[in-house]
Amino acid sequence: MVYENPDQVMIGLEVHVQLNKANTKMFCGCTTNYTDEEANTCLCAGCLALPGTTPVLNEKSVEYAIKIGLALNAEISEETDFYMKNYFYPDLGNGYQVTQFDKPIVKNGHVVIEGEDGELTVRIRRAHMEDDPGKMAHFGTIEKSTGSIIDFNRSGMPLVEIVTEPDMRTAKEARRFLDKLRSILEYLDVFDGSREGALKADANVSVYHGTRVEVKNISSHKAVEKAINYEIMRQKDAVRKGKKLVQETRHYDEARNVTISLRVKETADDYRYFPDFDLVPLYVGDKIEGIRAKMPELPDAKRERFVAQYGISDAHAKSLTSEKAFADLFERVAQKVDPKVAASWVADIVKGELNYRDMPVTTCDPDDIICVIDMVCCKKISDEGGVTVVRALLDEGKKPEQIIAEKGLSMVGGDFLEKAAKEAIAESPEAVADYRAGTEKALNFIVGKVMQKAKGKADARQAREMVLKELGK
Ligand SMILES: Nc1ncnc2c1ncn2[C@@H]1O[C@H](COP(=O)(O)OP(=O)(O)OP(=O)(O)O)[C@@H](O)[C@H]1O
Ligand SMILES: [Mg+2]
Ligand SMILES: [Mg+2]
Repeated sequence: MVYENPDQVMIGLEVHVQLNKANTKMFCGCTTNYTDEEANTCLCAGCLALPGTTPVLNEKSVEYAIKIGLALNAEISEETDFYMKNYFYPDLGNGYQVTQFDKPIVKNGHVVIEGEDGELTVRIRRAHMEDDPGKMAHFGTIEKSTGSIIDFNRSGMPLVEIVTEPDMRTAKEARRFLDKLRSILEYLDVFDGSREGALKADANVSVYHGTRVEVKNISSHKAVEKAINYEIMRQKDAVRKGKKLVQETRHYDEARNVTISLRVKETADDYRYFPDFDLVPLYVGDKIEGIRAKMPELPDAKRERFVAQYGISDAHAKSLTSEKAFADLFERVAQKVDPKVAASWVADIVKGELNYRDMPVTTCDPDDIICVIDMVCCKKISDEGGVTVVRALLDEGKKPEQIIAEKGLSMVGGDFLEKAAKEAIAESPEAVADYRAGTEKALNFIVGKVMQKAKGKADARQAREMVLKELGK
């Protein structure tokens, strides 16, 4: 099946990633862990761009940018430099953002995602380093606000902006790209995606090879998908009505699920880019190979290894490697129990139950999961009982043995089965006669009766064997 792209939709993303694991900000020693701190407490004269302050580049942020570039299968520029991007906005202390211009640290990469019609290669145009401005909050909605307040804790956070080519054709593909990118970044350990504002995307959308419109600063992957779908619909509608689309920047209002025009798009000239005279050109040629040698295993490679090493299905391997913590949990469990069984419990049950509760995988103790699987395998509890235990592990935080005792999940033993089989046979003379006359199906009726007596706490195969034995077969 080939995806035809009837409306010639093109989507390109600009993704801003906060390197919040770099510990300190991009040009000073202030902390990057400001999330739980009071507004305007994690800052220095440099974050406020007070006169006389000079930037000192954080080496770690450069290392992280290179790591990201290598993970995106990109070229790393041996020599790179910084530019001032000038614009006026109250959250920008010095009136310019430090960024990169024609020599970004990363260029020409690609990421493979699952597209509408099979694998889709999304080209990465570039990725560059820049610093984050402060954070503004508006009273009321952004276009009708009566006032705004600013928190400069975020000012100076090291960012990497990753810019794709417009290779995605549907909102779903854009979302999958973001999911994949987030997963790669988490594997790289350069950012903590759970923090607010850690990853923000601007979506550029055009239809019928018309003008691109940029929707800014969308915070969640789900919102990106919705904003793009809205924008495609709005543009198609405009074209159908003969309206002219202009190149502009729009804002996505999640509550109303609409995009609204913010400003007509500024061009590069408007920003008056010029070299940052406080920062010398940066040579990183001597760092690249060292960083390459220490690159961690990334999601695609891990997925392939899981299939080869553990003999699990590709679907399970994909699900398990989408988040590094899940992959780690699976590998811990697979050391102790049959890996195929481990894959199905961790990917199908544990992951589902965690997602349902919106709980992080770190809530799970691998030893508890091993214990549940062991007990299911040796028929101490049923499959269903196992699921009940997993749920209670998450909801009640107790140990498996305690849960099994409290909820009475232990499977019934041989004595009980023997008694139940005898009773079931005595209560079902017709079924017994039918069975003896050669109607195989009649046996199911008798086994069903045994299962009823055991209230679901018997193994169906054992129950069947017991009935056969009692019938003298
Ligand atoms: N015809 C198009 N339709 C959709 N997206 C497009 C089209 N042409 C370019 N794009 C996308 O627009 C984005 C351009 O981003 P880039 O950062 O290079 O420039 P910018 O948006 O002008 O600058 P800024 O960083 O100031 O927003 C890329 O993601 C690119 O894929
Ligand atoms: Mg950009
Ligand atoms: Mg842009």
